[in-house]
Amino acid sequence: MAVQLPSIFAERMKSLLGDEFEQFMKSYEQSPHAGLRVNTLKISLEQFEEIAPYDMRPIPWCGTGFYVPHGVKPGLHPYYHAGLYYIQEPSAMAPVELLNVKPGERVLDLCAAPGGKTTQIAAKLQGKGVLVTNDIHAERTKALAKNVELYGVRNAVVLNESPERIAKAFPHYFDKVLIDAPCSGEGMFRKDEDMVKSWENHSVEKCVLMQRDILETAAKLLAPGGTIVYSTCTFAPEENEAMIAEFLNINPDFFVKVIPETAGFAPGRPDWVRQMLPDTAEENESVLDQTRGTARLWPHLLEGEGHYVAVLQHRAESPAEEDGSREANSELQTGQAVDGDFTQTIESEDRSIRVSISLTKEERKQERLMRTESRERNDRNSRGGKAQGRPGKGNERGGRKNERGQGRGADQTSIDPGTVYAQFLQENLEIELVGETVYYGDRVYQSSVGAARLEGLKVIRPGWFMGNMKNGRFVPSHPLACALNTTEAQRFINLSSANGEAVRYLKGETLNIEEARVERKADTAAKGYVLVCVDGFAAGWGKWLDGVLKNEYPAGWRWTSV
Ligand SMILES: C[S@@+](CC[C@H](N)C(=O)[O-])C[C@H]1O[C@@H](n2cnc3c(N)ncnc32)[C@H](O)[C@@H]1O
Repeated sequence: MAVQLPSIFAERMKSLLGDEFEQFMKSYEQSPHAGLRVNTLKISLEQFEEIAPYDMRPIPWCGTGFYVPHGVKPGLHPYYHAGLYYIQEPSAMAPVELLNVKPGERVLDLCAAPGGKTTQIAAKLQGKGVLVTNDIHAERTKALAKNVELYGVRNAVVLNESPERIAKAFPHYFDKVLIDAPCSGEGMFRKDEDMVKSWENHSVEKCVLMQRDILETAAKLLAPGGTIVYSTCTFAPEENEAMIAEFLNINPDFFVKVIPETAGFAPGRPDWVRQMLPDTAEENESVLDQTRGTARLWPHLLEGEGHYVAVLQHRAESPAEEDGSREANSELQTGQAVDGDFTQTIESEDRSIRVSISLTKEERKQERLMRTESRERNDRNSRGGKAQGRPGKGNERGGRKNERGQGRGADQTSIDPGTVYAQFLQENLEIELVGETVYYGDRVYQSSVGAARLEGLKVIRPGWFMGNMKNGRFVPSHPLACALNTTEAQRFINLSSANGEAVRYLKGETLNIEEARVERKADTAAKGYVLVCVDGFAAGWGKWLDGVLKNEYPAGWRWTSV
C-alpha cells in the first residue's frame, strides 16, 4: 500500500466497517482519480466536448464533470489559462450539485478557499443573482479571488470574514448556503499524503468545535425556506452524522432532504453515532434517524475520494411559502427529474412545527431597508447602466477605502470617474452592466450586493473588478477581460492553442499581429484595447498599434512552465 495510514484511524475504520473494511483498504492501493469540471460561464458543454484535448469520461454525479486519464496534466494547457475548466477532485463536485442552485438566487459559500465549489456555484448562477464567497484565512482568500476572476465570475463578492460578522451584515439573506467545512480530512489520505501528517493537528475534536459554530451561524444567514448543504472530506461520524443530528435537535425548523443512493452514494450511518458516541446519540435520538438520508461517498464504492454531504432544508415561514415548498417537494417525491437536483424530500413526523427561524423587529426593518435600497439602486442602474450610457449615475463613489487598506484614495483629478468609465465602456465594449457601480479608492467594480451592505466587512472584492482610474484615464482590469466573450468586445484577436502563439501570449511576449487579424465591429479602428482570445475564448487584454500587440497579461498570472 502506498499510503501509510495512522493506526488509530485504521483501527477505528475496521471497527466501523466490519466486513467492508478489507475492500475499503484495497482502495488505497489504487491511484486517486483526477477530474476537471467544465466552466459553463465561458464555454458550453457541447463546445468543450468538441475541442477537449483529453479523453474524458463523465462523472456520474456532476453533469459538467469529467474524469481525465492518469498522467494527464490539465493545468498545462492554454485552455486552463483561459478558464475553460477547473481541476477538481471528482467527489468534491457532489456538494454543489446537491445544493441545486438556480440562476437568480442568493448563494453564500462560507468556507470557500481556494474556490473549487465557488466556481461551480457561479456556473450554476450564470451571472444572475448574488454569490458571496468567503474564507476566514486571509492568505487563502488570494487564491479564492484569483479563481473567481480567472473563471469569469461577474456577480461574486469575496470576503475574508468570520461567519458571525457576515450574519450581522446579511441576516436571513441567502436562499442557499454551502458549508464545505474545515475537517480532519480523512477522506483525502489517498490523494494527499500531507493530510495524513496534519491529521493529528486537525484533530476531530478541534474540527467539531469549528463545525458546530459555523453550522449554527449558517442558520442565521439563511432565508426562510432556504437550503444549507454541509459537506466534509472526512469519515469521522462526530464531524458528520453526529454534527447534523445535533444541529437538527437545536433547530427543529430544519429537516434532512434525502440524498438518493444513486451514483454510488451510500447512506449516512446513524448506527455509528449510536455505537461510537452513545451519549451524543441519546441526546439526539429523536432526529438521528434522519441522518440516514445524508450521503457518504466511499473510495471503494465509487471513483472518487471520501466525502460526506448533508442537505438541510428549512421549513418555509409564511403559509404561501409552505405551499410553494410542498409543491416542490411533492414534485421531488414523485421521482420526476428536477433540473440538477437529485435530492428528495421526506415528510418528517413533526412537519406541523411552525418555523422558529425568527427575525427580530430590528432585523426585519434592516432587511426591508436593504431590499428597498437595492431595488432603487438597480432601477437607477438599469436606467443608466447600459454600456453605451453613463454607468451607475448617482451611485456611491470616490475615496471609499478597501477595508484591507489597499485603497489608495480617489483619483485626485477633476475628471469625473463615472464619465471616464462610461466613455471607456462605450468605446471598447458592448455589455449590459448588472448591479451597482462601486468605487473603492481608484478601483471600479460592479457589485451584485452594493457598497452599503459591505460597510465594515473585510472585503477582498466588492464585485466584478472592472479597472482602475489612472491619471484621469480608465485602465481595464484583467478580470474584466476574463469574463467577456467576443461579441461583447469592440475588438478581439484570436490566437491558436495549436501553433504556440497562445502560449507566447500567456508568457507575456509581445506579438506581431497584422491589422487584418484584429476582428472588430463596423466603424471601429484597429488601434486600441483588444480582447485577446485563445481559440475564441477570452484570456486577457492586449493593446494593438501598427502591427504590434502589446501584451497586457498580468505578470503574476503568466505561464511559467516551459
Ligand atoms: C475544505 S476547505 C474549503 C475548500 C473549498 N470549498 C473548495 O471547494 O475549494 C475549508 C476552508 O474553510 C476555511 N475555514 C476554516 N474555519 C473557517 C471559519 N470559521 N469560517 C470560514 N471559513 C473557515 C479554511 O480556511 C478552508 O479554506
